[in-house]
Amino acid sequence: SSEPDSLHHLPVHPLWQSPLTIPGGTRQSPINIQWRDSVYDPFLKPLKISYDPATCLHIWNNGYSFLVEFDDSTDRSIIDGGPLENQYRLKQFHFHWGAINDWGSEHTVDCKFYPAELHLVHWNAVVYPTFEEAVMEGDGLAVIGVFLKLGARHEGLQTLVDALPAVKHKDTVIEFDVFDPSCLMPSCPDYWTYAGSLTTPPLTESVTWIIKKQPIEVDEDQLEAFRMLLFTSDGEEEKRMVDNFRPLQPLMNRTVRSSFQ
Ligand SMILES: NS(O)(O)c1ccc(OCc2cn(-c3ccccc3)nn2)cc1
Ligand SMILES: [Zn+2]
Repeated sequence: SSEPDSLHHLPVHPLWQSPLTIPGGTRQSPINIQWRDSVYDPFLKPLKISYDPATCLHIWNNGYSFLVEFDDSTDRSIIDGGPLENQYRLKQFHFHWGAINDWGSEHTVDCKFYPAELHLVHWNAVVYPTFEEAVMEGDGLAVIGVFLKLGARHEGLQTLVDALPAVKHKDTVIEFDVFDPSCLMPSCPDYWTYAGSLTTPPLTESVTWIIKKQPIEVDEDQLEAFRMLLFTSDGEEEKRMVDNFRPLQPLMNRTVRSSFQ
């Protein structure tokens, strides 16, 4: 088969062992982005990001990732432009990662896994009254995906890493009242975009994906800090929070567009 051997030894976490496919799903995520099959779209605009660090609320371990949540009651932290027809409000960001550095991202590029992937989740508050309603609509959400690769220590990420021991167990939360997620963006503006879905339940086909071409660098200690989190609650038998990524889904009748040539 054309897939590297490692793909056949990928762990499939219990979370995904059940055939969690959406019957009749035609735009599921994540997918492999085959660079040479992506189509440059000159009409794609630059992505505009404006986050207010003061909208940061807390970090919580929800039992399959850790989420940094934002006050999305106003338009203080938004993205606009790119493939989007209007602005979308930042609700939360979270990560997916592996037990080892050979895998962990949800999307792949030319079948290459990164050790982790950041998702910044935004919803279309121009059209829908709540996030929960936007989750059910084809143009309801916009998620920015940023790949993490092993390299230099990421100083902006470190403030987040320092807080992780306080949310080691499922359903723990700590206040986190100033953080600017812009510091997690790579310097290069290039991105791919395609129509997809949530990669965890309810798996709804409501996401305009914006995947940054350039990864950000983090060091081994920072990845290890993710891996010391637990899927399990305090008092339960400990299960390390690792390999919390969904298996690749079929591209079906979709084209991945690029903002760059
Ligand atoms: N990994 S990912 O970026 O694709 C991603 C991003 C956001 C997600 O939200 C799930 C969710 C659904 N709801 C919900 C609550 C009440 C009613 C309806 C929906 N709340 N959170 C899941 C995966
Ligand atoms: Zn995600």
